[in-house]
Amino acid sequence: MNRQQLIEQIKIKKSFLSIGLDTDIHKIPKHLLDFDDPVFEFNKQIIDATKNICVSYKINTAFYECRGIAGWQSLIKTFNYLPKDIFSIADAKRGDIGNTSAMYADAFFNKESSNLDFDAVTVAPYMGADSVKPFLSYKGKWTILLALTSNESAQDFQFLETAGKQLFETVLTKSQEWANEENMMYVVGATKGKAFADIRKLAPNHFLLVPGVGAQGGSLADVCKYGITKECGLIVNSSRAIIYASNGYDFAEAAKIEAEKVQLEMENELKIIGL
Ligand SMILES: O=c1ccn([C@@H]2O[C@H](COP(=O)(O)O)[C@@H](O)[C@H]2O)c(=O)[nH]1
Repeated sequence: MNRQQLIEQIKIKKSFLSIGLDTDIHKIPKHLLDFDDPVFEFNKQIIDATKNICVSYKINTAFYECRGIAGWQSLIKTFNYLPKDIFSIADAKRGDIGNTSAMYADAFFNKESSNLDFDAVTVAPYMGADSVKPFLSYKGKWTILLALTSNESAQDFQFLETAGKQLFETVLTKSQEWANEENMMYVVGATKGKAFADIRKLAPNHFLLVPGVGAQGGSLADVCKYGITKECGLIVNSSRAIIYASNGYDFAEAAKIEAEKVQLEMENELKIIGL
């Protein structure tokens, strides 16, 4: 999905919500354990209930990789079940020396070799240009670079200054030598509030993938106040607060209700910018 198509989806659905399929087999409703693939069944019902309210699903690969072959099969089935007009994100946080990154890029972007063809993959910038460029070599795909993460320990490295710039600022400026608004987004945590204003000085038009509302307590209002652009420029993710809204038979309906609350807030924010 390209930038214009993503903006169209945001307008049509009046939403810039991404739902995180962080599906932990130990947290899903017990009745699903009778299915052949309980994790896929959970995801399928969540997707059926919420696909008209969100523009993206973010699959955090850790929740699948930890279950070995069975987990990877659930991931592939879930990926294949995603509606075609949904922006699909593999939240894998990859990045390594160039030839290894090329293998990671194949794993998420090259359907012929891996059965997966995500729109976007998250990448850690620490190893620099040659670790990121293999992802960018896929036309029509997105690299989502970690810039300022939502966790408390983001301060350990990301705010450190070198040559008068904080590390996350260097990530934002340097990476724009390799990519542009059509193939690069940045992860910025919703918990970082006012930092969005600084980020917008350096990346005024890029889409930002924003985790941290819901379970981590980030404020959607603040994210929009400091981070929204005239084309929206935001994909805001919530995982646990939506998918684990109930662990009974009504789990998918409960997820829909939670997602609708966030979507309504987003609809109001989009009205303010005239989208
Ligand atoms: O800075 C970051 C980068 C990634 N994440 C991921 O987003 C979701 C958040 O889940 P919640 O349940 O809504 O807290 C999860 O997959 C994280 O690994 C992040 O939180 N912060």
